[in-house]
Amino acid sequence: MNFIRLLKYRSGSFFLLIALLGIINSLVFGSIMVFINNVIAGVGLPFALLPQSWLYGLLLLVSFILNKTFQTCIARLTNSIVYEYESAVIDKLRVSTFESFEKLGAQRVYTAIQDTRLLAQLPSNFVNAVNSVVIIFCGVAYMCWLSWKGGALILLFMTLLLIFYLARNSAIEKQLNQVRDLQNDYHRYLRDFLNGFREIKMSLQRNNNIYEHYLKHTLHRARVLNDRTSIRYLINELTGNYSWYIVLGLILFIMPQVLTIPAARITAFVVTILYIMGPLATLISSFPFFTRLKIAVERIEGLEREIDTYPQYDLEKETVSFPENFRDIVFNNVGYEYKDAGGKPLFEVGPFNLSIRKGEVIFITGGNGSGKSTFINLLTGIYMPTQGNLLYNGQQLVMNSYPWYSNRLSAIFTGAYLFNENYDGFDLEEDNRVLQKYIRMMELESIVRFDSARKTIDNKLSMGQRKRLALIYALMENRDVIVLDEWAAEQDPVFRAYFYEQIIPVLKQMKKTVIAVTHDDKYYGQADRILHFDYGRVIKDIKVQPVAHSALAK
Ligand SMILES: Nc1ncnc2c1ncn2[C@@H]1O[C@H](COP(=O)(O)OP(=O)(O)OP(=O)(O)O)[C@@H](O)[C@H]1O
Repeated sequence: MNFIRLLKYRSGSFFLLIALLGIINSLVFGSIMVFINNVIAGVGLPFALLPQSWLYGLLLLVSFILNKTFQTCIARLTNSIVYEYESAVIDKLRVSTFESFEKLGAQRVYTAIQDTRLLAQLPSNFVNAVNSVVIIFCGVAYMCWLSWKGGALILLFMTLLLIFYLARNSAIEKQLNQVRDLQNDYHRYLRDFLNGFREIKMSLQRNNNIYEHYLKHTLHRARVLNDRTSIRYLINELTGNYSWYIVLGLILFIMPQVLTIPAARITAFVVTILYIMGPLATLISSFPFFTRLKIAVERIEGLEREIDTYPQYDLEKETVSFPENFRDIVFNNVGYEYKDAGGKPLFEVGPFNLSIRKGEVIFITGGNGSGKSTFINLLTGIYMPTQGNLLYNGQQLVMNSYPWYSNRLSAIFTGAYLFNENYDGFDLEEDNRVLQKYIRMMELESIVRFDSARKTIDNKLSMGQRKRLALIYALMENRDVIVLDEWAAEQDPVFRAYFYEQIIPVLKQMKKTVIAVTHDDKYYGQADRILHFDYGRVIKDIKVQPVAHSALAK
C-alpha cells in the first residue's frame, strides 16, 4: 500500500521498528497466552525461572516500556509525514506558475489539504493494526503448535475471510472514489455559494437552484454512496464476528470428533480464539480507515504529480540579478495563446513589439475582451509568453528569472486583493512619516485603522478605499514600475479627477513608470503614451502631445 511505501521511504529504520515490535509482542503475548492457558489447566510454566506472579509482572513492564517506545516512534514518524505532505503541496504551489494554479483550480487544493488531515489519524490506527496482526500471528502459531491440523484449518478459514474482505473492499474503494469526485464538485459549488452570497440573496431562483440542484443534490448523492459503503462495511464486520462464533462452534462440537483432539487442547483453542477475536475485530474495523487513507494518499500524490508536470521556478538555488536602475522593458514578438483543457486554441493575444521606458506614463485602452488584462499579466510576469521574449534592461527573461522580474514591479490587479496580515513586513506603525504622507495623499487620514498588535492596517474598507490602500502599499514597495488595472474604476468623480490630475503627476515626479489600464477617456491627456487594444493586438501606439488631449479623448 502507498502509506507503507511512504513510511519506508521517510524512515530507514521503519522495518527495524516493525520487526522489533513483532519480536517483543510475539514474546510477550505468546508468553501471556501460554501463561493464562497453563494457569487454567493448573500446569506450571515450562520455563519459569521466577515465581509466576513476578514473571507476569515483569513481562507486562517490559511490554509496556518497549511498546511505548515503539508507538512514540511511529507517532512521530507519521506526524512528520502529515506535516511534510501538507507543506509539500503548499510549497509546490508556491513555486508554480499562475497558469498552473488556474488549471488546477482552488477547490482541488482545498480538498487535498483536507486529505492530509486524514493522515493525522494514521499513528493510532497503524499501531493498533500492527499490534493486532502480531497478536493474531502469535495466536495462530500457538494453535498450530497445539495441533497442526487444527491450526491449518483456522489458517484456511482466515485466508477465505481475507479474500472475502479484499473482494468487497475493491468495490467499496470505487464508491469512495466517486464520493471524493463529488467532494470536489461540492467544494466548487460551496465556493460559488459563499463568494456569491450577496448575488444569491438577490434571486430566489438562483438561491433555490444552487441549494436544491447543486449543493443538496451533490450532498444527497454522496450520502447515498456513503450509506452503501457503511452498510457494506457493517456486513463485513458482522460476517467477521459471527463467523468466528461459527469457528468456536466447530472447535467445540466438531473438532473433538473429527480431529480427535483432547479436551485440554480444545480449551486452549477456545481461549486462543477468544483472545484473538478482539484484535481481529480491531483489524476489520480499521479497513475503512485504511481504504480512505489509500484514496487520500493517491489523490494527494496525484495532485503533486500534476503540479510537477507544470513549470516550476527554482526559488532556492538560482538568484537572478538584474541591473539596479530600471531602464526599459521590451516586448520582442511576445504573444500569449489561451487553450482549452484539450489544448485547442481559444484566443490569441499579441504578438507585441514595443518598449516601455523609464518614467513613461502609459495608458492601456480598448474594448472589453480586447486583451488588456492579458497584456498586463504578460507585463507583470504572471503569464509567461507562449511566443517571443521579454527583456528587462536588455536582459532576456528565461523561465527562472520571472519571479525576480515580477519582484521588480508593483501591481494592483482588478480585484485588488488585500491580505489580512502584513506579509510584506511593511512598517505600518502610526508614526511612520512616509506612510502618513501616502495616507494623506490618498485622503484616507480619517479612515485607516492601525492594528499595532498585528502590525497591520484593517482591510475592512469600501472597494474604492481598498484600492487606495493598495496603492499606498504599492508605493511602500518602492519599485520603479507601477502597473494598475482599472484602478480608478471604483473611485468617485472627485477622487478620480484628483488621481489623474494630481497623483499621476506626483508619480511621474517620483520617476515612476506607470502603466494603467483605463476607460477614463476624459483623462487620456495625463498619459505620455496610449496603447489602444483591439482583438488582442495593439492597433494604436500614440505619443500624447499636451495640445492633443481633447482630440485623443474623442
Ligand atoms: N483564462 C482564460 N481562458 C480562456 N480565454 C480567456 C481567459 N481569460 C481571458 N480569455 C479571453 O481572452 C480575451 C482577452 O481577455 P482580457 O481579459 O485580456 O480582456 P480585457 O481587454 O482585459 O477585457 P475587459 O475590459 O473586459 O477586462 C477574451 O476574449 C477572453 O475571452
